[in-house]
Formats: sequence, structure tokens, C-alpha cells
Amino acid sequence: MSPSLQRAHSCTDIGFTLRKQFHKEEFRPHQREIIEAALGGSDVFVQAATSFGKSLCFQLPAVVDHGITIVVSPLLSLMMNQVEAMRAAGINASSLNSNTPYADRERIHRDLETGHPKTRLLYVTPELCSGPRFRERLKVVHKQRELARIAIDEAHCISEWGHDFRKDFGRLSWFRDTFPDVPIMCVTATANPQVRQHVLSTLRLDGEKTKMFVMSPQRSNLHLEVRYTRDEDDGRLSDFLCWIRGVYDRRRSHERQAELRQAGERAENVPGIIYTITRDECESLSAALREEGVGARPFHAKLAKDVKEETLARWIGNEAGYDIIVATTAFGMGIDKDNVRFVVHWRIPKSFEGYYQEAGRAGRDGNASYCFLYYSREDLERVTRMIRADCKDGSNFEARLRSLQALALYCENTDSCRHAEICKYFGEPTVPTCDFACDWHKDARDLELRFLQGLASEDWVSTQALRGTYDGYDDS
Ligand SMILES: Nc1ncnc2c1ncn2[C@@H]1O[C@H](COP(=O)(O)OP(=O)(O)OP(=O)(O)O)[C@@H](O)[C@H]1O
Repeated sequence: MSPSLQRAHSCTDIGFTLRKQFHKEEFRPHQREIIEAALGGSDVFVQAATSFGKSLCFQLPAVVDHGITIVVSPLLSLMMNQVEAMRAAGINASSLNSNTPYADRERIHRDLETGHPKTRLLYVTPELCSGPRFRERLKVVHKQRELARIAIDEAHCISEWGHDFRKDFGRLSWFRDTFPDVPIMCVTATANPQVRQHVLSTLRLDGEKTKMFVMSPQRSNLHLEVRYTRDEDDGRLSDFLCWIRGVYDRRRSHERQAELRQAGERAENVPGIIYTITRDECESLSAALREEGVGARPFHAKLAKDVKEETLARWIGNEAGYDIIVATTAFGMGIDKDNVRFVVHWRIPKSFEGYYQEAGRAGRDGNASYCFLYYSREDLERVTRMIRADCKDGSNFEARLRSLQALALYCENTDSCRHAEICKYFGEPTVPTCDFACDWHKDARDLELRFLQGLASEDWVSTQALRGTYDGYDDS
């Protein structure tokens, strides 16, 4: 038990809190153990598949425990969504970041200054945690024994071995140095053993005492497939149109009509996300799909805020014309739409972890969903160049390149299960069962044929690369 804070009594009925405040019937597997470990005052590391329900693991203790929980989160959209959901459940939650209006910021600072904040969950960016004003306020709160816990969401960002390293995450060791008695919870969906180790050591968490919950990354309801293509014979658009029209036609069939009518759904009401790697492609692809009568809308960082909000709201509301979001990687994290039926990667994404995070937006309701990635060796060259340009100062280049190469190997692999390869990448020792939920299990022979026939030869691509064919590809 922490000497500085009175922890929740062991007989607190967390099941009751789950039902009353979070309106959920029961815990998912492992949530109860994780929450109990946190309430007991331990440092906790949680690694679990996308859509597992990791946020609840720090939100529920924050409601039960005395004091305030600080949640460090890398993404504003992620913060906003969680704060809105907490407030809707009647929980006093706020966020403090570069977008917080002046009046709100002052209100939150005044709340902290009292030493007895009314706020139960405060979401902050790692940058903010480095600021002297915020740090001084937290010291006041800690002195009053009201600093309950530090939760670090997307904790893999701490490690420079991770694909998404952020310098300011590396400075979070300040929490343990300054408040050695305040427990820390780390949460991530995507870390390999090396990243986990690095996160613990950077935060100065004791590897022996920290309660580790490392669950399988497998999402057995995701059907994983790689589709091969090449510049010379780029059939992505017609291939995708053929697939999506097939899906719509099946939904229009006589047998399905009554079912759709009862659910109040249109045939095209098959929400999906297509990830592209540049804003230009995001615009041109969504326009091309609209020309073909498919309800697709672009979503990227350069769009006006109100356009983005409208697009998101209409997509979430399953409105006609907003069935598919064509997005850059800026989209997705923190978006918790449960009926996303497919995620398509138009080109190879920049990292293995990014690929799996993005694919993980599909099927959050547990129903079967489709994830496919169009892979070409030319794109691999392009993306390698983009990473090199991103890391001009040399930072993190090797780790990011390793992650991309691992993803390329995954794409070119034709002799094992996709789910097994993903588990292996994340260091999961058990081999998952796959019920025909990947292209290899569905038809290994066909996969091999598609691989042999679909790609440009390595020699040809490297000759083109030397000629500079793939240079100048960027997402600025
Ligand atoms: N015990 C539960 N019962 C029902 N729903 C739950 C439970 N726990 C969490 N959820 C719901 O599951 C969804 C996913 O939770 P959450 O956003 O925390 O996922 P996550 O593990 O952080 O995933 P990701 O890494 O993909 O963001 C949310 O809608 C959440 O409300």
C-alpha cells in the first residue's frame, strides 16, 4: 500500500462500479485482475490486443480511488474521445493540451492548485508534463496525498526501439523520480519484448515488482490477407471495386433483404477505412471511388476542422455517402466505431505496429471483419525513402526500418498463418488458432500463385531505384 495515498478498500465492489458508472455488464477476461493490481497500489504494465478495453483498466481505478489520475496520451483525438465518453458517464474528466481554450486551462490549473482536485481523470500530452507550471501544481497535489496514479497510454512511444518514439515520452521518468510512491500504469497494444524492457527501464519501473499483463495480440475475428500488385499492372482500384460491389450485391440478395430491413440498414452500409500514405492519394482515391458511386470521403490533417468533424460524425452515424473513410495514418487511433467491417491498406504502411494498430480499427464488435493490404515492392522502396526523409537527423531510423522490413517479410511470406506471424513478431509464445481467418489458411496454393505472379522482380525494382524512380515521394 502506498504511504502517500489512501487506497480503495479491498472489499470495494468494482463490479458494481463497472455497472453503475461504466454501464457494462461484466469484465472482459483479465480486466478484473489488472484493475485489482492497480487498486492494490502496484505498478502495472498492460499489453493487450486492439479493442481489448485497456482504457477501462485505468479509468475504473480512477473512479474508485481517492485523488486524481493523470493520463499521458500522445494523441489529441484520442484524449478528446475519452474525455467525452467519461463526461457522458458523469465522471469528472478534463484534458490539458495545446488546444485547450484559455479559460479551461485556467480552471484546471486552479483545480490542481487547491491540492484537492475535483477532477478524477486529467488527460495530458507528454510535452505538457515537461512544463514547470504543471509540475509545480502536481507537487501541490501530491503533498496533499491526492495524486492517485499516472497512466501512460500508448506506452510504446517511450521506447526509441518502438515505431512511434516521441522524445517527450522519454522525459516521463520525472514522475518516478519526483513521486516514488505514486504507482504507474503503462498501456499499449503493440510492443515487442525489447520495447517492453526499454519502457520499464526508461520509466525506472522495477521489472521484478511491476505486475506484467502481456496478452496475446491476436484478433481472431480479423480476416487477414495480402494482395500483390506492381506499378506496371496496377489493378488496385478495379480489384477493390470488384470486391466492395460483391459485398453490396450479397447484401442486396433476396435472402438478406428482410434482415437488412429489420436492422434499418442500406446495402452499402458497410463501414470501412482505406489507409493511404499521402494526402494527395487520400483525396484522389476518395474522388475516384465517388465517381464509381461508392460513398467515400477523404480524411487528413490538412482538412478544415469542421469538415473533419462532419465527416467523422456522418461516418459514425452510418450516413449514405459516408460509408468509407479514405485516410492518412492521422486517422483512427482513439476512434471506437464498433461496426467497421473492413480496413484496407492501399500501400504498405510505415511500420508493422502501425499496420496492426490500423487493422485493429476493424471488428471491434467482435464480428468477422476483413483486413487486406495491397503490397508492391515499388511501394516498399517508396516508403523506405519516406522513412529516411522523416529521420533526416538519424533519429530512430534503424528501428523504424527494421519494423518496415519485418512488415515486408510478413507480406512476402506465403508459407505460414498471418496471425501466427503477427504473434511471433510481438513475442507471443503461443501459436494462435486461426479458423480460416487468413489467406494462407484459406488457400495456401492460391496465395503462392498470387505471390509468384503479382509482384515486380526484385532486380527490376532495384534497377529502377538506382535510377531514382521512387524518389521524391513524400506526404508533406
Ligand atoms: N467490460 C467491458 N464490457 C463491454 N465493453 C467494454 C468493456 N471494456 C471495454 N469495453 C468497450 O470496448 C471498447 C474498446 O475499448 P478501448 O477503447 O479501451 O480499447 P483499447 O484496448 O484501448 O483498444 P485500442 O488499442 O484499439 O485503442 C470500448 O467501446 C469500451 O467501452
